[in-house]
Amino acid sequence: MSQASSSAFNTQRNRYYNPVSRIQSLIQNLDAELITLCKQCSMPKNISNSNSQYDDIISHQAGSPLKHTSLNNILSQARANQATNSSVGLAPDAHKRQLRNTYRTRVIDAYRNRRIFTVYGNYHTVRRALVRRGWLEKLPAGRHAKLQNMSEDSLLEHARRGNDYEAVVISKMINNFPSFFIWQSKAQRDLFPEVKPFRNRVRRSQFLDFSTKVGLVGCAEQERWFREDGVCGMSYPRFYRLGANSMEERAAFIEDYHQTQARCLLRYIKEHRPADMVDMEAGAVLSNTIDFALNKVKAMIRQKEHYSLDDARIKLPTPTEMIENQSFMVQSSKVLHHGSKFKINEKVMAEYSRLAAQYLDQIESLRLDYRWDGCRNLWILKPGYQSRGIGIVIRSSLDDILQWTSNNQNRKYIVQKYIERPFLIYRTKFDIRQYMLLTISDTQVTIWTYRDCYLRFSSQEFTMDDLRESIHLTNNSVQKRYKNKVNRDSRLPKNNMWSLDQFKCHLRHVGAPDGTWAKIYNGFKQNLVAVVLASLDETELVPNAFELYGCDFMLDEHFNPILIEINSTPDLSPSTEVTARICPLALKDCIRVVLDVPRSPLAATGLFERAFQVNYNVHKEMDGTRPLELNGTQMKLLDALPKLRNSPRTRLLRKFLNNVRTSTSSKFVKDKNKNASNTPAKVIVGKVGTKKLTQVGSRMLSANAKTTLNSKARENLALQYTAPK
Ligand SMILES: Nc1ncnc2c1ncn2[C@@H]1O[C@H](COP(=O)(O)OP(=O)(O)OP(=O)(O)O)[C@@H](O)[C@H]1O
Repeated sequence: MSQASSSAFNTQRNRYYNPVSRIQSLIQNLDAELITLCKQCSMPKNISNSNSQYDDIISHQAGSPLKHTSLNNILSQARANQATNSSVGLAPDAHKRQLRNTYRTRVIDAYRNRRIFTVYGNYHTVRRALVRRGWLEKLPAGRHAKLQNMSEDSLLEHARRGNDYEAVVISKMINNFPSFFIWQSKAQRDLFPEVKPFRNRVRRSQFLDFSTKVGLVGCAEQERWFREDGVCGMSYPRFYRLGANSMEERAAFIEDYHQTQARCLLRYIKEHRPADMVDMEAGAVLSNTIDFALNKVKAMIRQKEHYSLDDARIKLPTPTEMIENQSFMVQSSKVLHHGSKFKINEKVMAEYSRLAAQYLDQIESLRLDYRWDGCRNLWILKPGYQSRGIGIVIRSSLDDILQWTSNNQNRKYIVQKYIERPFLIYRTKFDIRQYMLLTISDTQVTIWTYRDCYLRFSSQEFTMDDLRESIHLTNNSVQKRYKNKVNRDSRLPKNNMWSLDQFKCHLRHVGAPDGTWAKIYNGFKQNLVAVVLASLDETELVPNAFELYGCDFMLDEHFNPILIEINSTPDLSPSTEVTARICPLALKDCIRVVLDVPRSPLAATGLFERAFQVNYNVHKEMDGTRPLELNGTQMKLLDALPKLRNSPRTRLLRKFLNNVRTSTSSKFVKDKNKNASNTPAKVIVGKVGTKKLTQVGSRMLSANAKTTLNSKARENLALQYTAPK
């Protein structure tokens, strides 16, 4: 420890210790009792190796007449006494006194060595790991509640090595000391921040809190500034915060929905034989529907190839475009949903098939996530701050999606593209639970990934004709409510989980190329590194804070990982034999990383490996010098609405703009928020030091911007978009 930090530490210790006269008197009593004890026993005196820094503090604070070395001797004698002397044969009072002294000695020792912990919840693995390292537990109020009401005397009467009475009596003695390791829930208040305990919570602003869906969206918007091939990069299904009531985001989603429909039609044409799609006599759909889809995709390719910041603007469609879109939606839905035929001959259709394949290949090489789409234009709607599959639905109609999100404004829905073409195992959908650990030291943030993981299967076979959660949501909290379908492939596990070894076996079985797992795992790491880096600007870098996350990935048909979500309180219960093995191991390894590595950098870390390390002290070193500043003006997100005259045509246009909502059934639905489209895009002004360009909603600020968002402004923006759980 550097001199500066050690003196800071002492000051903190003194600040905590001085006002607590109760502790001082406790120590004075203890000293006196120990002297008597020492006189009584004729044990040889050992030199203790306990931390002299804490001894200094205690002997100094307590005003002890003893030199701290002699106090050490007494403590070590008492410890030896405890090990060798049996209390059998002592009178009950003497036995109690001896026990009390022994426990007090342990308590003081634990305090000196910063080895007092509190674990909220049933994390017994964590408890055991700490006790094994010589830590003493300060019990939370509700634990062994009945025993906690007993007096110290009666507890001492029943206390035996390792029983609950002993745990409670020690906890009572320790009650006035702070905990130096706290395992708590996310919502709980952070206790004892002044002693910088190891705490299993890393706090960040809700805009970038990747353990919520809205926060993950925020990180996905930021990650492009950190992207580096082979090191850091997110791959996720595209999304929109429809619950945020933002006109821009809503308009962007509608445009994406239309584009996706165009690609759906091309994919449909590509995947069907020309002869099966045409009927010159009774065909209900004209060729101009295909032309429209081809043109739309062509425009997308052009835009992707020559992307400029101007393309970040959301351009509202003109009335003609709206009507064309509307008519395309109706016609293409006939083909995609009802199998209607085109009124063209087979030869022309074959040419259309060729073009469709060519355009699709081109756009998919530019946007990899388009490969996960199918022909259904399906979207998954998730409440922004909920978990365990609550409130999740899958929808394909634009009307339904917009209706659902506006009917559930309070749940802040995000809409995400549904992965229609995932990698399946025996025709069944699955996802992969991967652990990530984040640790923060005085200077560094380290991202650790776990080399083991497990798979979670759906209880039913995958089909796109039925959108129920039992088929499409693979998380355990949903699947445990369903029985496995009887006609499922018998090679699937009954408990719907596979270990990593079983999955590796399967990869060999299906002939996946060598190194496929290594590639997948690397992809996991890159995703997680990107998410953490994207959130770092808004993360509270509190030394000794750490957090264990459960991260869910799916795979596409080419074994590319797709990040679905990150849980800050992953389920670590041994629900199946797979989790019964991996969860306690991951917890044990987590404690190794958190407690052992700071003491010895070469300590074993189990299956956790360093994926990335950031030296955040670099910013501190810049103290005194002027921080890098970036100035600019914000780019307009939404082009100003055209001034409209009050003709029938403009009334129609106004209606369109107010409702920016189109329908596959050419019916317009009234927008509750009628005036929203007339509200100009908000310009948020602020300064930022050492910050990258930021984004507003899903739109970028231009590079020549004069002003960028500071964290306060960003926070406000997040609040505007979202609300706490
Ligand atoms: N974009 C998507 N495409 C396909 N499937 C998805 C998509 N998003 C989520 N899923 C499926 O839905 C399940 C639940 O999604 P998600 O994990 O986001 O919800 P959750 O409510 O946070 O669940 P939990 O808290 O239990 O992890 C996932 O395990 C996955 O199987």
